[in-house]
Order: sequence, then C-alpha cells, then structure tokens
Amino acid sequence: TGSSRPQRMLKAVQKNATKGDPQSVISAIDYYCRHKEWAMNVGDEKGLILDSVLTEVNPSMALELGTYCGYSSVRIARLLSPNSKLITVEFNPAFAAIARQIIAYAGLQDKVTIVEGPSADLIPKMKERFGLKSFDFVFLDHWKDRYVPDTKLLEECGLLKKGTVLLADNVICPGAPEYLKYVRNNPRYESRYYKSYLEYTKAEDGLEKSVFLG
Ligand SMILES: C[C@H](C[C@H]1O[C@@H](n2cnc3c(N)ncnc32)[C@H](O)[C@@H]1O)NC(=O)c1cc(-c2ccc(F)cc2)cc(O)c1O
Ligand SMILES: [Mg+2]
Repeated sequence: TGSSRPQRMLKAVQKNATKGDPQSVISAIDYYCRHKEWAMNVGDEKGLILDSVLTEVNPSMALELGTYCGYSSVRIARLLSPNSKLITVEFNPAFAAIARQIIAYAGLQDKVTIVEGPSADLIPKMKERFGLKSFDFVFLDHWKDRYVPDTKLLEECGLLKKGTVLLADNVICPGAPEYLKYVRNNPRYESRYYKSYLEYTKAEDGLEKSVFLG
C-alpha cells in the first residue's frame, strides 16, 4: 500500500527543512500544502494570528486539542519561553506518530508532550498526570462539535483560570456555530473574532479568541 498524506508531509519536512530549525519546518509544510497537497494545518495566514495571540499571552502551560501532524504544535512551541510547556492531544495513533517525528525534527520535543487518546477522556486526568494547576492558553482544533463539551469540561475540571485565553480554529469553515454561540453569549468569556482564510485557500475562515473571566 502507498504512503499516507501525513507520511508524505513528514517526507517533505525531512527533505526541505533544516533539523532543529522550527521556522524551516513550518515553511516546508506550508509550501508542500499550498503547492503539492492540501492538508488541514492551521496554515500560514491563520498561523500569523496564532503567533500574535501567543506572543501576547506568553503562556507557561499551553494545551492543544487536535495535534494532527504537529504543524501548530511547532508554531506554538517555538514561541514558548524556556520552562514553558505544550501538551497536545491527538486520538489517531498514526497522526500522533507523524506529529512526534515532525516536532522532534524541529528540535522541540523537550517542550511538547503528545498525549494519545480522546480529549474527553484525557482532560479529566490532566491535573494528576502532569501536576499542573491550570492552562494559560488553549488552542481548539479538534472535531468542531467537541469544542463546546470540551470547553465545559475544562471549566468543570478547574483547568481554566481568570485570564486563560481560548483560541479556536475553523469557527467558520468547517464551522463551530454552537461554540460561537456558547462563548459569545456567556458572561464568563470576553470573545473576539479574527477574520482570515481557510488554510491554503481563498475561502473565509477565522479564529475566535475568548478570554475566561473566572
Ligand atoms: C479534527 C481535525 C484535527 C485533528 O483532531 C483530531 N481529533 C478529533 N477529535 C479529537 C478528540 N476528541 N480528541 C483528540 N483528537 C481529536 C483528529 O484525529 C485530527 O487529527 N481537524 C479537522 O477536521 C479540520 C478540517 C478542516 C477542513 C476544512 C474544509 C474542508 F473542506 C475539509 C476539512 C480544516 C481544519 O483546519 C481542521 O482542523
Ligand atoms: Mg483547524
């Protein structure tokens, strides 16, 4: 049987990027997905918004839901201060295996912990497993109908604190209408929409940034 799209993406990184250079890994994936084969990374345009929010928040503990091949894990981890960490959750073992290799190629394996399994099972175990109190930043990029239940779960598990920033991908395409309703009509969140484009296309998409008010 042939290779998979994630395997071809990894090959493109190994061929075109420089080991230990996160920016070259990001550029190699963006080039491959824009000119060779589309893939569901947050991409270069929404990636710049992700970068700016990360720089503003400067999180010590970051969480990502939906690793896929690790593109946004590299984007996030490359901007973290020393001793800051990213935990990223992926339930597809084949995707997680590729992500581990892409994150390691970028030299960011010491800052990123990939946890395999469904977010709903893993979120309640985060505190005991990682000895953490709460997250400063959460990037939601997994199944779009899991954004609301997992946000509620993060609240219930006491993993959000006053000022925690949630950043959600794909709120327009494929769309997360229930999530937008939840965070925009909720006195516990201050939300703002960043209009952009679906990765590597001219279709509209955007990121919703929501600050938890405690
Ligand atoms: C959902 C995927 C991203 C990954 O999330 C993991 N995952 C899921 N649910 C869970 C869980 N509950 N726990 C842990 N991991 C979990 C999965 O295995 C994928 O690897 N992302 C997308 O489907 C996605 C799709 C599009 C897209 C847009 C226009 C089109 F025409 C076609 C596709 C764009 C994007 O930007 C995406 O992000
Ligand atoms: Mg996405």
